[in-house]
Amino acid sequence: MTSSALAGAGAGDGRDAEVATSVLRADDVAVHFGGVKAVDGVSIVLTPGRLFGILGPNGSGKSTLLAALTRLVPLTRGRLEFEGRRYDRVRPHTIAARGVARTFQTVRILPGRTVFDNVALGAESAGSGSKAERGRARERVRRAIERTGLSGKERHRPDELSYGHQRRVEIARAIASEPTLLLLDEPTAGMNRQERDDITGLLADLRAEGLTQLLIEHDVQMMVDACDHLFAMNFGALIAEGEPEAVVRHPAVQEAYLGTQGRAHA
Ligand SMILES: Nc1ncnc2c1ncn2[C@@H]1O[C@H](COP(=O)(O)OP(=O)(O)OP(=O)(O)O)[C@@H](O)[C@H]1O
Repeated sequence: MTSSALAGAGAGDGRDAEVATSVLRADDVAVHFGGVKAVDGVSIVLTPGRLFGILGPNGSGKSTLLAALTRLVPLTRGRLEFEGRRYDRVRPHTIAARGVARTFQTVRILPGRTVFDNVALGAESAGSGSKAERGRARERVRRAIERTGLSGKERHRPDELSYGHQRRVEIARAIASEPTLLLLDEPTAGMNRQERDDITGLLADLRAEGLTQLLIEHDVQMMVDACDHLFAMNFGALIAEGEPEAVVRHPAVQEAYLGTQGRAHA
């Protein structure tokens, strides 16, 4: 499906101008695993300073799209650009070094290392080895720890933390690299209401500071409240995009959530 066939509340007028100032642009991206078309012909444009969301039922291809955007899975076809530079052939660490940070659906932190050390892994990837750089990196780590509500837990190890706090360590590590684009795969999964509100508040603060974000979450109301622009996926394809309220009312999105689910999409 082409973007012109989508809900398109935010994809019509001014699209050319949006493309010219895009942080990230993905064109006709496909990721097939054998016969499974996990992502199949997705085109998206992320413009600066906005909070974008991806909605879709289980298995619709959201995480695979994030993996494609961070070069963790090879593209079956398609083209990727970050800040105007093509990157669909570069290695994951190269695109991370250029300013794309992410968190994963399942917590990926080093069990034997402290909170501070885990967060520092993000800051180190942004800095060189000089003494001044190391000092600045430590400052970024301290700031990321403070912003994610982990102050006082710097010397704790992950197994001494609640699941919600382990997820915060991941977010802290991602923002410690001071990225241009932050990709978050279900950052509030497993959190209680208060913890979720804390995280969505943090994402809103980061947005206010101009950080471009792409968020996956299943809570539709939370996505409508948090995001400037939603992409809806089903069976590996984009089925709607645009202003959040319009996207969730779109018939194809309603059908994806309320209609037949769990069909094979090989
Ligand atoms: N490495 C893989 N090998 C084979 N199939 C895969 C692989 N990764 C994902 N898939 C399949 O691709 C499809 C899309 O999966 P993906 O995890 O991207 O969906 P999702 O929308 O993120 O789902 P969820 O909301 O449950 O996390 C699913 O059918 C999944 O089983």
